[in-house]
Amino acid sequence: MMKFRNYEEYSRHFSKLIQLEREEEMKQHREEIEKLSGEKREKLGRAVLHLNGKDVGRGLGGSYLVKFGRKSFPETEISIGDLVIVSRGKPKKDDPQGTVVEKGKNFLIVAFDKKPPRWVYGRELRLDLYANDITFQRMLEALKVFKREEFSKIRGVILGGKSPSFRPLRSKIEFLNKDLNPSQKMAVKRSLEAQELFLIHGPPGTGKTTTLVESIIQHVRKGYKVLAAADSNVAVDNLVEKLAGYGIKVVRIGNPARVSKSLLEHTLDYLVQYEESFKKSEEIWEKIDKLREEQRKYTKPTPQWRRGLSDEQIKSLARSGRSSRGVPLRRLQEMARWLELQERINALVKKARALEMNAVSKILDSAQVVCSTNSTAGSEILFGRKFDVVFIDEATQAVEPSCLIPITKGKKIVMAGDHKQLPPTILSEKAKPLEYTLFERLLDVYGENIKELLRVQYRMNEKIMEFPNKEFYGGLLMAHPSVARHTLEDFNLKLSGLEDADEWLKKSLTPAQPVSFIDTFGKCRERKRRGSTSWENPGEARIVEEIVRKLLEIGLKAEHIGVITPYDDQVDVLRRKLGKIDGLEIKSVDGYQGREKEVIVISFVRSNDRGEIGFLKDLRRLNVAITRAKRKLIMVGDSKTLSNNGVYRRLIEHVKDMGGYVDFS
Ligand SMILES: Nc1ncnc2c1ncn2[C@@H]1O[C@H](COP(=O)(O)OP(=O)(O)OP(=O)(O)O)[C@@H](O)[C@H]1O
Repeated sequence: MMKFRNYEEYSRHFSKLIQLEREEEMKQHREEIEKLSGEKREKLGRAVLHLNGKDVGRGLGGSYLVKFGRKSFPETEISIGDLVIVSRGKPKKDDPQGTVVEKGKNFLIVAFDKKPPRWVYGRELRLDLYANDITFQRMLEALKVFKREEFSKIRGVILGGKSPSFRPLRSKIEFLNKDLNPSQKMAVKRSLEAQELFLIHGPPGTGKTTTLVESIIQHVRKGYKVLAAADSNVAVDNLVEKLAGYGIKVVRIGNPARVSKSLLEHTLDYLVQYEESFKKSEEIWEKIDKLREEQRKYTKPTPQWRRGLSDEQIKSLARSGRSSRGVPLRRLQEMARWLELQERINALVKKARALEMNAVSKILDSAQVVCSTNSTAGSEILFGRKFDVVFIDEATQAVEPSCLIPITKGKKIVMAGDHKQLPPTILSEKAKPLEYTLFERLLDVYGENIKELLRVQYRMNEKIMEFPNKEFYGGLLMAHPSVARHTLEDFNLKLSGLEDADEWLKKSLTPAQPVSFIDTFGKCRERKRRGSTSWENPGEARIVEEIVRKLLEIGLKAEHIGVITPYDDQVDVLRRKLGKIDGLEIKSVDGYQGREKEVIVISFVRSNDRGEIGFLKDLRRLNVAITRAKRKLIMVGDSKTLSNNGVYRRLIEHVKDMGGYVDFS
């Protein structure tokens, strides 16, 4: 869906899709729980075994908090906000579900809405990841909030019925980064002129983030409050690092456990410690601890002891020295003391929380830029806060409702992305429309005028850039002179190591040649493992192995080499062969987005008589794969099978014209 008639249509469309996606996520977790052993799932980071459960009281909204811990806690992707299932070894249908509210080195604290069964406070328990619930809830909330009157202007633009407007700048821009190229400068200028919305289209290696950071700084200079967000923590950290490097007052919100170590000093959790009011709140928490300890000496007025007496009755009986309903006076006095202490504790907790909030507000007020993930932009820390401008990096990797979370915090939106690279991963077939990102949709609705294309890339040798440029970017890209001619010749390689190599290997590794295609037609075959939906190609894997070993032998560092293959099963095969090499990265295409390496070796895998190329058909995947290499791109594939697709056919022709085609023999 490209445009929406009204907000009801918009909100219904997206609520339904995210609901479907959430159900699919849960379903896949359930299937994996069925299929894999607990140990295997723990290894994957989606379960933790052998836990002890301990009651740690009541949480927000009266939830029941249980702390699950053990010695030597394994690495896990389970984090705050995730929905988990607790079980006694193997999860069953009606085992309790809760939300992770705290994550420590050796424990997770889970909040349950209903009182969990007694065994949850026992031993040998298991936690399983079920769904990332909090992000889902925040997307729904954003869809609700966006309906408000205050968003009418930007909402009109987002729905597709109101063209974004621009107002010419009166003064010249003093760029902080003197190295910006003309298209980057133009993007910054137009982002400042935009009144509601602007898009920065950054093909691979063109300095999307660099440009976004300059635009943020220019907006800050005008006195605007800025929120800078992205879907992934890595992308947010990247922004924080660059902004802090320019001396901008930036505050990173979000769970410190997910923030890169070197950036901890910019986190809210760190900064808050230096605030007077926070220090005071800490003193109060200590006092509260002492009072709680004292309280333990007295009888807690449980139903069993109070026998229907109200708090007031207990206190008044204790004061007047009378016993009642068979409760001994001493008990009554103890309970009264307990209640008194509880009242003091409650008052102090309130005070401590207010002081904390005060400290948090002070820091957020004084920040020039607040950085968070899209999801965390919906956390209560930012509740009620508005920003003049919201920036979203990697906007083409986030689903629209996820972008909507930060959007509901601002008045104007600047997004950076590249819709010619991979969209966000969607699990549910029915929710696939979520792959159509807000960035791409707005381009389709309003045309090229609402964006600026960054035209100079700082990564690839011009020969590597040539094909994707022609095929995906209308030939508008240029290679910056500092990279246009760089090749492996710039490295001091021991070329004598190539002399005794097979002809195909020698030819494909020629350092002066930036692109090669090794044709495996008739030599290697694709294969499917029993029960798998993925593919592998052992022959191609052997070729890749030979290439990598030779590259290392002639002096290339493992860190400089990246191996990419679209299929997970082939990733597996390659890791078995090459996984022991320290520093060598072997990943699927999806794992390589946003990254680069000196040399990239790709195994395309597909080889059959049916001319079937499966999800290689998604050309965004091809684009990402072939634009990761700086100095050398080596592709391994079956030309016959691949050529069934016009783009692949042209790619192979192109490499032939360049003299990089190699017949494997
Ligand atoms: N104007 C410039 N002059 C010199 N180098 C630049 C310029 N702009 C960007 N670069 C360099 O290009 C590289 C990519 O920049 P950045 O990290 O901003 O890119 P990106 O577009 O976000 O990356 P990707 O496309 O890989 O996601 C960096 O090494 C950066 O220093």
